Amino acid sequence: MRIVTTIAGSDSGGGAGIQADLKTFQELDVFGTSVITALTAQNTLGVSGVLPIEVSFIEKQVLALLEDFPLSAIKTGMLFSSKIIQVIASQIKDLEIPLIVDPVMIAKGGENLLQQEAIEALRIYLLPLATVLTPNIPEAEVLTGKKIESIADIKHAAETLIRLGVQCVVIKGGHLVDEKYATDYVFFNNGRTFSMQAKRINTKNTHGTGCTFSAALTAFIAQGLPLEQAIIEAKKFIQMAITHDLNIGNGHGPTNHFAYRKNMEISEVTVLEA
Ligand SMILES: Nc1ncnc2c1ncn2[C@@H]1O[C@H](COP(=O)(O)OP(=O)(O)O)[C@@H](O)[C@H]1O
Ligand SMILES: Cc1ncc(COP(=O)(O)O)c(N)n1
Repeated sequence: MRIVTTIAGSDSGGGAGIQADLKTFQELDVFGTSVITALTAQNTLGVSGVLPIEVSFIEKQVLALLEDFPLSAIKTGMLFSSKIIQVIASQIKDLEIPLIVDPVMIAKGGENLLQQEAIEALRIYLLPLATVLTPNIPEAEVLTGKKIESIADIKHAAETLIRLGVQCVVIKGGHLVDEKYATDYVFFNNGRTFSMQAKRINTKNTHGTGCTFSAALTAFIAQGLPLEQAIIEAKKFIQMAITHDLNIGNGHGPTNHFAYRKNMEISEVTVLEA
């Protein structure tokens, strides 16, 4: 049994954060553990409160896991402050374990999940450790300080992020204006690049799509899939989870973490070579 961990924030509403990650790990047959960086009071309508955990206690959670478990992969989500980022980076920097960094910044409702002052810490301390970085378009813009309005801009952003030390970057296209497709762009530090295209689902239930995608990627990497295949399979997982949405709550509902395992209707993902 492969063991993985997620270092992220708790979403009381169960659709994103730690909860989405653990559900996804369970669905993909890896044993999920967690380090909670912050509590959020949250539902499908929004975030009504954030309570960061004391940094020394976050450190303690990481130590507890490292002391006892041979982790096959680590993912990070909501990290909230530069102090938290620095402590976690120093604890994991010498581990030779694949690291998937989802640079969570803002909830779908617009609430801040990462303090402004923490962006530089993310760039300096965490990005150089990342096996895969999975920003959405607004996150890629913040990390690079440049607006993204075209495919050429996406490529430039990826080059900048790779220069910061990331091995592979998946720039997710959920926020792009495209009525037909949700396309994600993948770039490796050896120059290899491709994109993944799936049918855009017309739904308001996209709470936790980013968390779920990066958790699935973490699980597939832990199971030993080659990186490229793990990324494509994670895209299939999230496409199925969005396609078979559950309609829970009154706002932006969660995705369906069960759909991939239940094989509800296999979603097509087309890989396009650059
Ligand atoms: N309406 C949609 N239909 C199909 N796929 C989507 C849709 N919205 C987002 N996705 C996909 O979900 C994943 C998460 O993307 P995105 O929503 O951009 O990230 P985040 O949740 O971090 O904002 C990506 O693979 C993206 O292409
Ligand atoms: C605790 C927590 N972490 C992350 C997200 C972002 O969710 P999304 O995947 O929709 O960007 C969230 N809303 N809450």
